[in-house]
Amino acid sequence: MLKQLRILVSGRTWSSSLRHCSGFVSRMRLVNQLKQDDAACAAALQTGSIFLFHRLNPLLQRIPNGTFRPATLHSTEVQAVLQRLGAEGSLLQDSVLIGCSEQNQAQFCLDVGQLDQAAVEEVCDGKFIALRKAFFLLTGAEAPLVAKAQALLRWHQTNGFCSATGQPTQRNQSGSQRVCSSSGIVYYPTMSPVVIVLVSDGKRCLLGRQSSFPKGMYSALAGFCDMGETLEEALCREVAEEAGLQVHSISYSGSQHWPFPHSSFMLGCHAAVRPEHSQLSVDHSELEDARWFSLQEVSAALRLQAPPPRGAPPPLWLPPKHAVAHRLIREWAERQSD
Ligand SMILES: NC(=O)C1=CN([C@@H]2O[C@H](COP(=O)(O)OP(=O)(O)OC[C@H]3O[C@@H](n4cnc5c(N)ncnc54)[C@H](O)[C@@H]3O)[C@@H](O)[C@H]2O)C=CC1
Repeated sequence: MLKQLRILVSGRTWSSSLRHCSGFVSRMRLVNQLKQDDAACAAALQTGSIFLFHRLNPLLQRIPNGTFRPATLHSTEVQAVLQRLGAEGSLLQDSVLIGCSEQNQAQFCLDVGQLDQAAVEEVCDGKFIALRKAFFLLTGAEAPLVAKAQALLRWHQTNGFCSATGQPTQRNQSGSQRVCSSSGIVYYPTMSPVVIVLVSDGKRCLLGRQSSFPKGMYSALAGFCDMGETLEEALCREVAEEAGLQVHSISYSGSQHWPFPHSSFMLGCHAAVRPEHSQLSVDHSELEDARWFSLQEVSAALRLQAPPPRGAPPPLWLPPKHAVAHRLIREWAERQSD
């Protein structure tokens, strides 16, 4: 049975236009409509749920089983918090639309950075935690949703002025765009495309590390796409630059929004080199090290559960499960074992 949406738009209910759609389709259409229709979005905010942030740090709550979840407040609860802490009720209007729950409830995020952090934490029974930590405390779909929310809030905080005229930009109600008040130029939130590739020579896979990585950690090779490049061109260039290899047989695996340090759009691929052309020539200005790893070494690293103790890193430590790099490495190991 389809859940019926009951937000009044232009004198008709959503339920009439979406009655024949699946739950997924109706959710996608609702979000798309809310991006375009300020009045509908303002109405949805009154009944929506809100993820709070403080200077871009999400508010998390510990739940009885010891895990964490993002604090999700109803907009009336947020109003009550604002009132109790002496903030303007109009602050709620700064909320940015991030999606729609499976119960067809619009989801928003709001940065309350101008309020006292400890006071909000106390009233909401939660803690604002830096995204670099919070992202890995969360599981399932919550981690990417919180990352998306932070990325949108950051984009609004840093795009208040038009880069052509220097004049202020105004956001629409959902926060899906900003418009220059003088020139009418429309700005949309952006992500930087990054190609990430797991290269194999048939028996081994190529992993590299930067000096900033934790000791023992190696990852798939990654790099930002240059303007005008295709995914394949960027991938071949990055592997040539960083490892001195020429790859072939590129296949796409999957993608991911990666919030660190800013919004990257990670495009994950596999690629191959011929065993006779697998001699590495590492560019040490880009990578501290890059090496070929055997299936045995990779499988042992995939079996490690907890982060390594400080001072005693294992021979190989892989990126966390949330990272597309982890997925590429696991896929490669599974294919080798087939
Ligand atoms: N989710 C995952 O599994 C992984 C994600 N990553 C991410 O991929 C991205 C790229 O990785 P690396 O190349 O190793 O990063 P990096 O941070 O070493 O960047 C390399 C260089 O690219 C340039 N750069 C920075 N931002 C740029 C932009 N927006 N457009 C074009 N060039 C830019 C700078 O000169 C920088 O020094 C990083 O954001 C990193 O966090 C990297 C590995 C795994």
